[in-house]
Amino acid sequence: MKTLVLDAFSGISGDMFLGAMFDLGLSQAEFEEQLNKLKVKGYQITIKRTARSSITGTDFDVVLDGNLPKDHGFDEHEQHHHHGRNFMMIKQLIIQSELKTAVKERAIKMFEQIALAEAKVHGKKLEDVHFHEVGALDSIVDIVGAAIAFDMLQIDKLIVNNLSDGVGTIKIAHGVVPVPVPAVMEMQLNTAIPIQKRFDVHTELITPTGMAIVKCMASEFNASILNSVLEKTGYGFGKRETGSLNALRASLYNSKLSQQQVDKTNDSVLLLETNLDDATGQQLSLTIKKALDLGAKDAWAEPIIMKKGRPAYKLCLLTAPEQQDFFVKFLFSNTPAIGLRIQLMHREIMERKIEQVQTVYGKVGIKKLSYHGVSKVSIEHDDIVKQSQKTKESSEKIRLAVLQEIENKGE
Ligand SMILES: O=C([S-])c1cc(C(=O)S)c[n+]([C@@H]2O[C@H](COP(=O)(O)O)[C@@H](O)[C@H]2O)c1
Ligand code: NI
Repeated sequence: MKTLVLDAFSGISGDMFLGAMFDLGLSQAEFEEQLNKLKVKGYQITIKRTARSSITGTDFDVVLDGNLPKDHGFDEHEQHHHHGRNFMMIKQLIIQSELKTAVKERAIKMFEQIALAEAKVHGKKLEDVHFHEVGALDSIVDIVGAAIAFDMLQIDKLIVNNLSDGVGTIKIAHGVVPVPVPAVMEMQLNTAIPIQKRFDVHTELITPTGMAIVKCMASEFNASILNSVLEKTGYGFGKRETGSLNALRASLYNSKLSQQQVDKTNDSVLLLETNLDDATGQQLSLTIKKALDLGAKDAWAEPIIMKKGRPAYKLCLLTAPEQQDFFVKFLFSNTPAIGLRIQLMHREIMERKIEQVQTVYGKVGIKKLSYHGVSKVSIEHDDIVKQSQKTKESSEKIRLAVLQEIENKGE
């Protein structure tokens, strides 16, 4: 399971988010290939690695053809802007594109949040909120781009820490508005999104686009992450002069990696169990696969006889203790369960080191296992199947070749 942690000590905007995603290693060519599926023209994106306060990070910008000004995202005076696109038009544009369904859904959700907030602030109906042609292009790239980046980096969960905004007022196209700007305040309403104030910063740090990214994608705030390996970290720079480092830090954690290399012989795990007499076999097998993909340490089903003599299944997940909230919600939303049991358990485990063995049939992964003087090797069966399909050799022949290689190395 991949978790993205945003340290928003200097707020968040669409540009900062995308800058941070490119700093994490997102490919510009693949990103543009996805973005082009929208079939929107009139802009170019610039991605520049640069340093601020001696920290290297990425500046992301949308440069509009003809260099038109783009300080204004939305326009409630649509009569002045005959090219303005309203929310429904942008939604249609996204729906008609060949983007992935998950990308479309996320992008539409973010646009909807901004449009709803703008409608409320300006006392308009949703369909009357027009995104100015110029600002709309910028917003489309930032918002659809954020959804594309989320998908390309295969992020399963977003945690936002230290979400901060400045204080005072700023001048925007409407005139002078207070910070947080009205659309951001509106999006915060009836949520538990914690925004802390930076009294040292007298300008806007959270833009409506930044807030929409947080509101639509984040599932936890001010949370620590354990039992995961920090794979990458990056910085996306903001445009405003704040008097201190104006950057969004993004850190990408992988919980699957932490399961591969194990350098301890015991740990604590949670056993989550629920008895199900109304789940189909298809539902159970999909839930087990999904749970494992999302980073559960193990997942299985046991046949049981429930009350009233009903044949049923006990669905069991083994997870890290800090994954409790995530997997409780996962079980409630993916099965008919209305209750479940949780036990904290002690576990004895073999230390494991992952290695690759080169055979004449290709590379095969092995796990070198040890536990207080006991040691053994386990061969990755999936790798054997892969090489067997590639080379058309029997899996047994490949397995023997791996064992031979291990013996030749004297391990
Ligand atoms: O143009 C409009 S209607 C507008 C409204 C608001 C409100 O909060 S209401 C704020 N802004 C400002 O525009 C820029 C661009 O924001 P993005 O989210 O598109 O990056 C930003 O300074 C907003 O505070 C515009
Ligand atoms: Ni507005």
